[in-house]
Amino acid sequence: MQTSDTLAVRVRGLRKRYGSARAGYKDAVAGLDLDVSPGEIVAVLGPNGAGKTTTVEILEGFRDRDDGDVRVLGEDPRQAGRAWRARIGVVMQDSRDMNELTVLEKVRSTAASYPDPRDPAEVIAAVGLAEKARARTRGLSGGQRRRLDVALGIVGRPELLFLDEPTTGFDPQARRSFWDLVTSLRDSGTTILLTTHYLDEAAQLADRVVVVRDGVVVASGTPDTLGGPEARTPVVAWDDGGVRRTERTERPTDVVARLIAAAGPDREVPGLSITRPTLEDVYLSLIGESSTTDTTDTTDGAGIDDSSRKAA
Ligand SMILES: Nc1ncnc2c1ncn2[C@@H]1O[C@H](COP(=O)(O)OP(=O)(O)OP(=O)(O)O)[C@@H](O)[C@H]1O
Repeated sequence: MQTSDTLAVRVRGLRKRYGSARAGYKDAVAGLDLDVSPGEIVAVLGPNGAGKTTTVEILEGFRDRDDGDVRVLGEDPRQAGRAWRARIGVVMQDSRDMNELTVLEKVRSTAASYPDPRDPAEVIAAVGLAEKARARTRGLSGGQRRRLDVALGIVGRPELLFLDEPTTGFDPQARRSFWDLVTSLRDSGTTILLTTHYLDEAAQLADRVVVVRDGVVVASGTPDTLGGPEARTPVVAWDDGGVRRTERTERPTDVVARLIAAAGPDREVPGLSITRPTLEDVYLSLIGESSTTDTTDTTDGAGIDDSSRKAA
């Protein structure tokens, strides 16, 4: 078993409440547990207001907590000093101040505050900003600012990198090259904790996905297994005299054979489809939203096992 000394992040019973007696209180984080192993990429998913950013900011040492035990690289962020901060990299949701400095100047000046920084020009190239190296930061587009944020987050050669919705505003090509960058950081040993609203990003990058809802973790697993096997059971759907029928089954071929046998002389089953729930389907069911394959049992007996929707 990994302990707080060997885990990159270990969180137990984290709580954070906002508000006042007058305005009322809001439990943004309500007893959250989280482990991140060294070298792992963990993606934290959850709807708006689930408590992701609050949690990440507490781990980064930028926000105080009300309760719970937090260890990041073996230290409590509340008390950790400069040496600890040099070991972590942070890409926050909001871009840092952009001004008269050029991209290269900004990355260089940030690099100068770390003991063993990466080469600023290489980092700028890695985030796809080489052509903008001599441009003033205030003139960058939204997506370019985000890339600069990432450059500033990794130039210190962090052991642990926090990425809070890093690709918001990226075009599809920039997102793909960012994924390559994150993968290469992981390959060089960097541990990464990422929040994202993009399910494809989580599926592409994460070794493990953690779903947060109402300030607690409701599910955790690899992108392929999140929600448990039942949540991934294929769904056969067809039209039956104007009614949409569905059946969740590990043997979709058998169901289709039965439907064909029962079909009329032309052996055609109207509207037949077989789908295996995706990460997005499972995620939506975990947070209480419906999706196209999150179907209700409309058959008479064979029945969909609905327990997967309560897999949290
Ligand atoms: N500084 C603050 N003061 C008061 N309430 C806050 C503050 N920051 C966050 N909250 C509230 O705490 C809850 C959790 O917010 P948080 O930003 O952590 O969620 P999130 O999961 O990161 O959401 P998003 O996906 O929208 O970024 C929300 O209800 C939010 O309104």
